[in-house]
Amino acid sequence: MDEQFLDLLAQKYDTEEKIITEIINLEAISNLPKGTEHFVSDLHGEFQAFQHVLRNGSGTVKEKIKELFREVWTDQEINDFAALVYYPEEKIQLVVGELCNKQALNQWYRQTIEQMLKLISYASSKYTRSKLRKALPEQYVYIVEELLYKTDSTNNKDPYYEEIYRQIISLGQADKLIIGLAYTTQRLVVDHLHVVGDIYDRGQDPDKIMDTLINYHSVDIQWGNHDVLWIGAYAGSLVCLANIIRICARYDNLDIIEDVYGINLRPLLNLAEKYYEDNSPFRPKLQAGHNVSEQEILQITKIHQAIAMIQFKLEIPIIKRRPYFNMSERLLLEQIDYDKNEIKICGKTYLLENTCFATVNPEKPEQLLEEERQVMEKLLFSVQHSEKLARHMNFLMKKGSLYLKYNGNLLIHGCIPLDEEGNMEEMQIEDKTYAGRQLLDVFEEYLRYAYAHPEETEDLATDMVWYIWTGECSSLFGKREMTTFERYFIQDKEAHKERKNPYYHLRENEEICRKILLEFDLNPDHGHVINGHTPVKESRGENPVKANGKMIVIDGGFSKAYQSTTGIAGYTLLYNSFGMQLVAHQKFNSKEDVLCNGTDVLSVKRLVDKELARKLVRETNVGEKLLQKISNLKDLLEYRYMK
Ligand SMILES: O=P(O)(O)OC[C@H]1O[C@](O)(COP(=O)(O)O)[C@@H](O)[C@@H]1O
Ligand SMILES: [Mn+2]
Repeated sequence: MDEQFLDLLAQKYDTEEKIITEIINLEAISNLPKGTEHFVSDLHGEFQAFQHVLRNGSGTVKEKIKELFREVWTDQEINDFAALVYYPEEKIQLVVGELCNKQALNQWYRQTIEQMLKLISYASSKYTRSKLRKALPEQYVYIVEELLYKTDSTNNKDPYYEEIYRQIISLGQADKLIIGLAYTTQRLVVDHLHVVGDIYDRGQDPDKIMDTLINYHSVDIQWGNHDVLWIGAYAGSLVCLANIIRICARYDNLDIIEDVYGINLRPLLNLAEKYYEDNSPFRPKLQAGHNVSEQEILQITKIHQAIAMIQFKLEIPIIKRRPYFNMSERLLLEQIDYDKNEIKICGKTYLLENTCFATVNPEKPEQLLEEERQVMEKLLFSVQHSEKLARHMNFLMKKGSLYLKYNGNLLIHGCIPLDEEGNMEEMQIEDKTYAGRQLLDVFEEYLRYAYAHPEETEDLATDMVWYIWTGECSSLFGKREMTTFERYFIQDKEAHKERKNPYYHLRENEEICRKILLEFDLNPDHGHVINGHTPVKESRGENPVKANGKMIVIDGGFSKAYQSTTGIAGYTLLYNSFGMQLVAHQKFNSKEDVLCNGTDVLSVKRLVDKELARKLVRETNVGEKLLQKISNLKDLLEYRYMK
């Protein structure tokens, strides 16, 4: 072992006792049961539903309450207590409103604090005291620990404990303490959260999801194609930028751009007013309960067309300067017969309807009008100077990656591109060919480069971010083409089809999944591929667990727009020391419903994989690091004290 390294280590562990204490501590921790991992995906801006799943730990909170109080509580009492743990501020308000006298309220405080402590003690039984301490409400650590660890069998200290309770209540601290303890419980039931992609687009509040994740105790993100689109916009890709605005317009979410991220849409609106009229395929999909005036709808419809046309123009030069993107079939504006209003795609001619080509020069369809160019320039400037967007994108970069190997599993939003034979699909980039893991690593390198160089807007790295959104070999898109243009302008549904990568039928096959795990140096006997991206159509009999349990698809189905296809509100996954459980969620109505009616429809759990022996920390990624640290400390001990 490097002596310099050991000398550095010795600065922190400067006595024999300190080294030995730490070794004992780490050895003990690594023999505890592994913490619970929670997997969610495809949140698509649905903050309310996401936060519910997060706060109830995909049903874990209620499960613990039941295990503890089932014998003594009614279902109603269990539901009420669960609601208090999920939404403590609001639930306390309701209780205070209901209990009309002070004595009854104080009694409720007294018993609730005690019950919360019982729950915390139970939920933290597999953690060290130090870990629990870190999860406790900071200002109350001392008194909470006193109450948690009372070991006085002689009852000598009963009056002392009673006094603590009395003081908390009489000093007006009960609300704050209960709220803090509720959050402690939420935190204890899930040790680590994985977000398997697609935080952004379609729903109204991706920013609130980002803020929640930023404040979450332990999280990683596998980027989804929609997240990459936002990263691309911030990194200087004009075509990604046009896309995010187009999608926001389509889903009546321009507030996110304007109000949340502070990006001025005025120049775009002026352009839109000048060149566009009402046009049915561009009317926004209205969010339930969102009141929008006819005039606003018209404005959005115009903006939607303006930005869609800019997007189609911007795609052309990229496709031309990157022949290996293999997208020449997507030079759509060049394939239009502007006199006949027809387009030829893959040899087939289609009639175009609802066209809005006022800004297109048929001779040079890629050419932006000067006004369009200026609008995009201004938009990019605002995007790159939005402080809030910078904070959110930085977090996505810091915690995110294209794929993740974690505790033996492979987490990936979209797919591993395959050919029909099940080989890793090859892609040529400049003069090199890549496939499988190498291809994904190269994609990520380009993406990180583009992010680090926001001033470069037409280099390969920036173009590559757009490719990851929509290219045929992208591991996040997983389809041959994105038929956005066709869905706006062609009636024939045949033209709307997006052919999926063979991965999506081959992933039913166990051998293929084993091969993928091997490609990533994972043990195929123990590992799983954990996938998001494609809604599982349970109502049509599709099973989210595939390939003899090697493949688990957990598209969260949070996106309201897609719930009619899936039949349920999607899946999440839990992986604790006993094994993996898939949780199927019922549609989430509202927080108010949970609070007032206790309608927290119990999620149905399905065992995916059962550990033969309870899995310990030492067998996890975190454990690996602990064992390494133990080994370093043992070296230090020998070097300093046993020579
Ligand atoms: O339903 P919308 O908003 O038109 O979006 C459809 C587009 O979204 C995609 O499905 C990609 O989004 P997802 O990652 O959520 O599937 C494209 O394949 C498709 O063209
Ligand atoms: Mn996706």
